[in-house]
Amino acid sequence: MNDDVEIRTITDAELPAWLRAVQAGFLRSRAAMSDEAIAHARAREDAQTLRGAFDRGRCVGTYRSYPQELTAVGGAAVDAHAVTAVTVAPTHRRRGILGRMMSADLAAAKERGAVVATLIASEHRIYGRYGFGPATSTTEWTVDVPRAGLDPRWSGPDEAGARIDLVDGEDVRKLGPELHERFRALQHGAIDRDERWWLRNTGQEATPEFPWEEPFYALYRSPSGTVDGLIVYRTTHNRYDASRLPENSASVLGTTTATPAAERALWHYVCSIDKVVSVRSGHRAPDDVLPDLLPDPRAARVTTHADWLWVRVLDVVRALEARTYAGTGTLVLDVADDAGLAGGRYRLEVAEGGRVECAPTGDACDISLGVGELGRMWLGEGSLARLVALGRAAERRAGAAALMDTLFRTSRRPWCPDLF
Ligand SMILES: CC(=O)SCCNC(=O)CCNC(=O)[C@H](O)C(C)(C)COP(=O)(O)OP(=O)(O)OC[C@H]1O[C@@H](n2cnc3c(N)ncnc32)[C@H](O)[C@@H]1OP(=O)(O)O
Repeated sequence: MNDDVEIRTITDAELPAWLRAVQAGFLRSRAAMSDEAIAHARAREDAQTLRGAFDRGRCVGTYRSYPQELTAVGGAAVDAHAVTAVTVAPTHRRRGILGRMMSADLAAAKERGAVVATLIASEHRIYGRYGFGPATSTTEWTVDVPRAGLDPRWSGPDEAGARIDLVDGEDVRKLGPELHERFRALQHGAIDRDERWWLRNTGQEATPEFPWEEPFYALYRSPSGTVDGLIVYRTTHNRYDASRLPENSASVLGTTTATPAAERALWHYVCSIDKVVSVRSGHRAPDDVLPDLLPDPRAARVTTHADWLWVRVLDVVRALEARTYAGTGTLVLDVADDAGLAGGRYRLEVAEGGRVECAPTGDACDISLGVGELGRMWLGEGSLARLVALGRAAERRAGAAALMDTLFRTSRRPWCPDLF
């Protein structure tokens, strides 16, 4: 039955069926894709990046992948392969269609020279089998503003001469990209944003089915006038009722900052808007400074904590040489990869001055682990000691697990602010 299903790049004429299949896969009505929404999508999608599974001409599976830049520990931009829009029709599930789409695509990504593949998983149990490991986490807080204890007389940034201004979407399209470039060079786990990202996230691609409500954009400028931060948020506006306390809330859609002063000031700003009694932080790094900026950190309650970006190492040598390490030492890693894309034994040597060399080796192994566990470790999020305790990695030389943790861990946690 599975053999009847053909997997291939879609044609331009198949785009409407492909888009409707994505909608259905994510439990949204197929009717949500009107002709207007399809015309919009046609202008922005490149059918060449879209794969479909077809059963007698019917689109029963979707898969999109494209080149992406991912910041490694230390700031280098790594050639990544982003995977998204993965669906199989409920009528065709558990027959191996995703497995076929995934293995063909990962092999092609490896062939074109991608270092890692990335995705954000809708469910935890899907992607481990393909060698992906959860490599960053996300946390969302809800701040009870009155309890937070911030000084209500706060009137702006603590850097003398810095300022915060409300701007519009056009300013954001002009100034945002450069700010994001500075931010992502500082944040391992961050990814690039193309022009389309800025258009979509400032309401330029809205359709009647996917309407846009203009948010607030607050821009932070340093004393010298450099744009160092941006916070985007929406507020609720409840009808005025003098007999009740205000109940308005703010929901942060995104924050991009290139300096700690901008980060502090923008959080302080959004938690100090009169009448706003609760602030949802949006998806943040688990070690975001937000709670500890508040006089009472318990006013920030964790409302979401989950895995976020998953990484699948395709080229162990380039992945390990692309990042920096917190120390010096030599490790021989035995990497298991059922798909045969990245498995083998590798010697990683980190020398004084940060010189890193990685190469295949026949030396005795120090640590054995699966390629998914390597993905979990690569951005600094994982703990080898924990993986050993879980039975997901093994230490073959005493002290090797502690050395790997010392080398791989980072002082700030990895974070990817974007959903793709
Ligand atoms: C990056 C992204 O786009 S995330 C979005 C993922 N898509 C969705 O969540 C949409 C709804 N779900 C779906 O469309 C489908 O269930 C998919 C795409 C997740 C899986 O497609 P299928 O063709 O059914 O997967 P396939 O048959 O190749 O399964 C391969 C293996 O994964 C397992 N598997 C697949 N999906 C799941 C799941 N959701 N939970 C647990 N196991 C799963 C299968 O049981 C199978 O295991 P086996 O090899 O041991 O038998």
